[in-house]
Amino acid sequence: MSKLTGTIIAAHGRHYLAQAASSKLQCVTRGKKTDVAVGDIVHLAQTSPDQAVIESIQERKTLLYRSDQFKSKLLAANVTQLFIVVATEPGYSDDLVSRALVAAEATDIKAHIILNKIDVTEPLARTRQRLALYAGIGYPIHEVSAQEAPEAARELLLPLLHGNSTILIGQSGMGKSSLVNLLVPDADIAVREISTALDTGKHTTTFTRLYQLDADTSVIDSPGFQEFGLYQLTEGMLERAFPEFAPHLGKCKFYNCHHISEPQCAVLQAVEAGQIAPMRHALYRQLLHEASQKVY
Ligand SMILES: Nc1nc2c(ncn2[C@@H]2O[C@H](COP(=O)(O)OP(=O)(O)OP(=O)(O)O)[C@@H](O)[C@H]2O)c(=O)[nH]1
Ligand SMILES: [Zn+2]
Repeated sequence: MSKLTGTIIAAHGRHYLAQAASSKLQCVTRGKKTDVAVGDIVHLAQTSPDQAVIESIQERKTLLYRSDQFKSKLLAANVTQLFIVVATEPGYSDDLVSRALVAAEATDIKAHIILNKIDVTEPLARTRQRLALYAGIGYPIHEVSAQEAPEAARELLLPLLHGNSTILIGQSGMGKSSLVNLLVPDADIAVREISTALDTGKHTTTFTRLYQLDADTSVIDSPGFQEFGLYQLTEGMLERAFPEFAPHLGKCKFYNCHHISEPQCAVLQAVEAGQIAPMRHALYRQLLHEASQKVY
């Protein structure tokens, strides 16, 4: 049995696909372990020309995950930045965008918002206005039209990808697949290869996959998400995951203030004064509630 090092490029249930040098290997874990994520660097024992067993996972630089009350789900390992794809239409959910931003902050990775479909002009002004909230907090917003101006989109986004491992997330219909196809040469061929190897049939968009663009650049496409639980975050992580809270932290009357209903809370005062968006504070409150519901 030969030993190899590879990168997990797709995960489907307990089946994984690793890229090791130029070959793609179907992998399983030992026992019932399921803690492998796309983006993991793994040490493999090859058992046949196209199969291997995952022996160990190399220490991760980052691990992005979401969770509900009962369990957590690994999204991707070793990512350095998150692209959140939104569009002029259909409308996007601020709740999901903010949850993704919170996850990025908690993982200590950069987050960018990509506004796609700017060719749809009717809702454009309104969408920009909604996104101004995030620009105000400091998140970069990049405007593209994957369909009408693909070259411009590539010119804008490719330099941002360079040297990073970027995960793209977005609700269904935002144009994430269109963007991946622009940014990743032969993405569709890669997806077909991966789904054949993993035997996922037609469910090509139900699993997360990684495309290696060059030695130090990769793009991870994750299926459209409708929920983004963050039950795993602790109170301390949560208050720091809202960058706009930062100037106010440590200024509350009570040093252990939860910023929920305490008197002379600097965060609540900032909400009152219009310095923190009520929607963001409401999400903070909701996430704090979720954190307290965790049962694992
Ligand atoms: N007008 C316009 N339409 C676009 C643009 N980009 C994508 N679309 C359209 O938006 C729809 C959704 O695009 P996809 O790329 O499939 O979106 P997705 O976010 O991957 O959606 P799922 O596959 O459902 O996860 C398609 O009908 C695309 O043709 C754009 O820049 N402008
Ligand atoms: Zn407070």
